[in-house]
Amino acid sequence: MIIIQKFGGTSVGSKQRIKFLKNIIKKYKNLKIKTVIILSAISGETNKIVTLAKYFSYKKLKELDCLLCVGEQVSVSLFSIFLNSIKINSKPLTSIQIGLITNSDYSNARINSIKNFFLIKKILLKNKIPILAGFQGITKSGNFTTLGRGGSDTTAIAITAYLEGKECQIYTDVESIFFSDPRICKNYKLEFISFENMLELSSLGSKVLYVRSIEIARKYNVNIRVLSTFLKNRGTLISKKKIFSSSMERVFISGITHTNNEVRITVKNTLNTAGISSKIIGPIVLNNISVDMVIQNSIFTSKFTDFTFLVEKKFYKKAIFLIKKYIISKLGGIIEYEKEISKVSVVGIGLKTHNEIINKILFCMSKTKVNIILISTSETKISVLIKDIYIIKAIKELYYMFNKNIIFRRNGRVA
Ligand SMILES: Nc1ncnc2c1ncn2[C@@H]1O[C@H](COP(=O)(O)OP(=O)(O)O)[C@@H](O)[C@H]1O
Ligand SMILES: N[C@@H](CC(=O)OP(=O)(O)O)C(=O)O
Repeated sequence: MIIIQKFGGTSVGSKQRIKFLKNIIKKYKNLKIKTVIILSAISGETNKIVTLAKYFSYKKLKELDCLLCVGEQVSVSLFSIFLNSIKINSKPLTSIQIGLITNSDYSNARINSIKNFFLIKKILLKNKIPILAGFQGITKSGNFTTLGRGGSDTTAIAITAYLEGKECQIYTDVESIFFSDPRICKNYKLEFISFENMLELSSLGSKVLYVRSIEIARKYNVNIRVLSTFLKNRGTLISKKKIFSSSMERVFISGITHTNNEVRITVKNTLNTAGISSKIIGPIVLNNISVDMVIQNSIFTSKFTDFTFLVEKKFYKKAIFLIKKYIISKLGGIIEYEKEISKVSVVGIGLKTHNEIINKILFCMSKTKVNIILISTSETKISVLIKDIYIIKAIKELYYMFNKNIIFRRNGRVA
């Protein structure tokens, strides 16, 4: 049996923390379970490197990736030196050695294959612990790439899929996945969450797991366990396991999450020609900018229309430039945008068919006198866009509302 263990930046954040990891390593060694370790860079290091590169005005993401890979190389080498010093045989490995081939979408590269994964098996056969650098890859032609911020989770899950590991353990600074961001309110630990609901939670803001890693886990059916490096507990299992409640058709709410890294853009009074939405959104997505909460609002007696959507803050200037170039200059209209916004989402199953959920969300917003800017609904999530300043109030109110109704008990078990 092989277990893959990923330690995030917070777990290797200091000399003391690195030393602390030996307890986990020894526990599995004593149980005669083979482990493969994936490490992130020491917390804060990747940010420091980015700041340095910005200082020297880097121009190409290719140059930046070559530099960013250093962070993980430091942590795997240091950790291996430490383990060897306490007589635990280990070997540090980079993406070049394991042949983790990606496409050449620098800074957000996608994994194509792990050509030399047999090397990891060979090291395991020699009773050594392979310690792999997360986050980094190489292109076919040998250039360094990175998998996007938080990408070590992706490395860990891809490696688990290749090695057919029993589970991928993601060690972090919280005990488990919580019903809502533990920094905002003290709340429930989840014992289990499905891939689908975890995907929604992560893509709607819960930083704890990187979205792309869950996509791979779902595709290759890799069980993930999120748990604390520093406390003994079972954490949260993320898998496709079915769970049953006492009432089979009862609505299932798995969490509340939020983001504040988006900008709302509205194109007002532009000519409502056939295919206007594709004309607005097309150039934006072709420039690799993702959009969310896309809403077109037209009055059928008018020849003009309003169009609203969200983009990530780092892309909003580019999006506005594209709209001016392709829409405003040709079809008229004006652009409005708003940066001080947050999106809060309730994630679960059956949210659209259980009308009471949207009603409760709207009630919470009106109770706290929070004005809603936009709402979007689906079977697995209901998101509301509100002003930044109301976010904590809104999350707390929603948490207290669903706290009474969710089907998790205090220990996280299904009622
Ligand atoms: N629903 C949630 N459950 C658990 N943690 C969450 C949740 N939402 C946000 N977080 C945050 O995610 C953080 C862990 O992710 P991250 O900082 O990427 O860890 P690491 O450095 O170990 O990779 C936690 O400290 C926690 O504050
Ligand atoms: N070091 C990278 C990759 C990573 O996954 O980090 P962490 O596991 O600390 O989120 C980053 O900071 O983005």
